[in-house]
Amino acid sequence: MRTIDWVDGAIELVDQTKLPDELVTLRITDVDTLIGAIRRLSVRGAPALGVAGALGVVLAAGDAAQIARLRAARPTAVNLAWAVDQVAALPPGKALKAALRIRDEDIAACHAMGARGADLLEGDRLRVMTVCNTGGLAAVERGTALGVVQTLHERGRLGEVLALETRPLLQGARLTTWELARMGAPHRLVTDSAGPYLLARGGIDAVLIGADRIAANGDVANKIGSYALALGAERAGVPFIVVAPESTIDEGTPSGDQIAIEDRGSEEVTTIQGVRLAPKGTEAVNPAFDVTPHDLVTAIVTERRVIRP
Ligand SMILES: CSC[C@@H](O)[C@@H](O)C(=O)COP(=O)(O)O
Repeated sequence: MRTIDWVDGAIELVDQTKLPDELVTLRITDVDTLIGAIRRLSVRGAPALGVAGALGVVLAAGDAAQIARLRAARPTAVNLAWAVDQVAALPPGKALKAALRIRDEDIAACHAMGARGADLLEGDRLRVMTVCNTGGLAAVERGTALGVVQTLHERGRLGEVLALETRPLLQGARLTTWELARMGAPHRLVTDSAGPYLLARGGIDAVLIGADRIAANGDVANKIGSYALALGAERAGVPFIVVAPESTIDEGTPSGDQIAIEDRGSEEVTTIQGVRLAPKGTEAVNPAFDVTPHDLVTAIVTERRVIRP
């Protein structure tokens, strides 16, 4: 299954807001509809946002205002701006070919990261912890950190995945569990706040996460909760491994301090799927991502190399 693709002159993508209950495909033919889908997280995850941006430039057909709005639809994952810039730099007649190349390179990169990440880990019956969703739903066919999990599972080396639920939008509870069940990979769901404690209790071999932007010094912006896991992993002596394509490395951003962190507003925190939890009028702080300093990162695995920041 492809999460996002170009089919008969339009973008087709899995509407991730409907999972795990319904597998619905959206067909998108204009940039404003695509921006709406990106903002409400129908399509999400850094590599998938890159492909959405690349294909969106094709829909924009050279309209600079549309391209600028698409590029800014979400600020943290550099893949979106990177892919928009790559395709927008070309004449419109060459855009589709370039966008499809970005799609195909993502598929190949995820296979390569999966193999390299699995090779890096030692032992069998591995128990790994992860946050958010970094599977095929966050890319095109196969994911980044969850691509490593998939490779471990295919090689018969996976013991169990502990998936953090990932408040407020529950990408772990809704999407990662769905993907792991489809793979037939053993897994259990964990509340976000239990992550560091479970690391301290022992028996977990690695934390595997994706990334939305990696600064030049190796600081990693990823889903909120990643930093807490990194601190817990450091204290427990568990390897903290980031799996991301080269396109997520942003050499133009010197350190994590310069990464724009999206705040998604109060309502996502005060309500869950339309049901209000907090008293009316409660304000929330809702950073969608955090920054893990490079000294807490054991290794960054890309399709080309293993970086030890
Ligand atoms: C392979 S995906 C890496 C990251 O994009 C992922 O971990 C993440 O934080 C996604 O956040 P989201 O807000 O769901 O787009």
